[in-house]
Amino acid sequence: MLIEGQDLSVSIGGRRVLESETISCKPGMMTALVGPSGCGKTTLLHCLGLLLPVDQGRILIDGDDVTKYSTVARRHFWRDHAAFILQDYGIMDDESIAFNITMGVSLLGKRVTGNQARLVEVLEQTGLQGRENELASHLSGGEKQRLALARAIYKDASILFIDEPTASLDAANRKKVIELFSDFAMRGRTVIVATHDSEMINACGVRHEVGS
Ligand SMILES: Nc1ncnc2c1ncn2[C@@H]1O[C@H](COP(=O)(O)OP(=O)(O)OP(=O)(O)O)[C@@H](O)[C@H]1O
Repeated sequence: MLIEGQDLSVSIGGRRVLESETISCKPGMMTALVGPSGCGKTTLLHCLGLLLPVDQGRILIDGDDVTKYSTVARRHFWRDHAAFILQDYGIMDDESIAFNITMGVSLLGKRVTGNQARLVEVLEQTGLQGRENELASHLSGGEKQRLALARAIYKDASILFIDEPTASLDAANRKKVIELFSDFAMRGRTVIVATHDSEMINACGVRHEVGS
């Protein structure tokens, strides 16, 4: 899916935190949102993911204006098309790895065919095979990152929104998650990633300076 932001402005608590931001994120590509701390990367990511309303400007998905989507329409977008890997990964520590991978789909009511076979495939892709019955609290930071990606792949999301995916990962895990995101994009998905990490930025086809 092509996702575009045109002249987006956002104020929080009476302060302008995003000003006339225009961006185009194409399917099959990873787009990096870059810039100094506080420039508005997370804010822009949240606006494009319809998590945060904009004060001015338009958001288009495949050419359709979704800026004024109703709550129901936004929920359908999240359920059917989007996956989010935000800073806390949204993982339920007291549940199993398998539950964490499949829960978004179950809770949001999206049907996925061949569930068990699909789960096995996703576990293998993300290096979590054989661990599906372990509690998520047993996982390291890098493994949780892969678990969050496993959930997005399992869901078969068209657009992946990612915030600071490689912060606090060691070199090996960083390389692994960057490969997984690249692979996800190469299968025609739209990947948008807010990041400071130069390795992550280099792996992205498009680099968008926020606030410049
Ligand atoms: N809920 C909020 N309440 C008040 N100010 C906020 C809120 N969310 C964001 N801001 C402000 O908006 C500005 C942009 O924040 P944002 O998190 O988008 O920046 P960022 O570029 O992602 O930063 P970093 O690289 O440090 O994560 C910052 O000045 C921040 O303080």
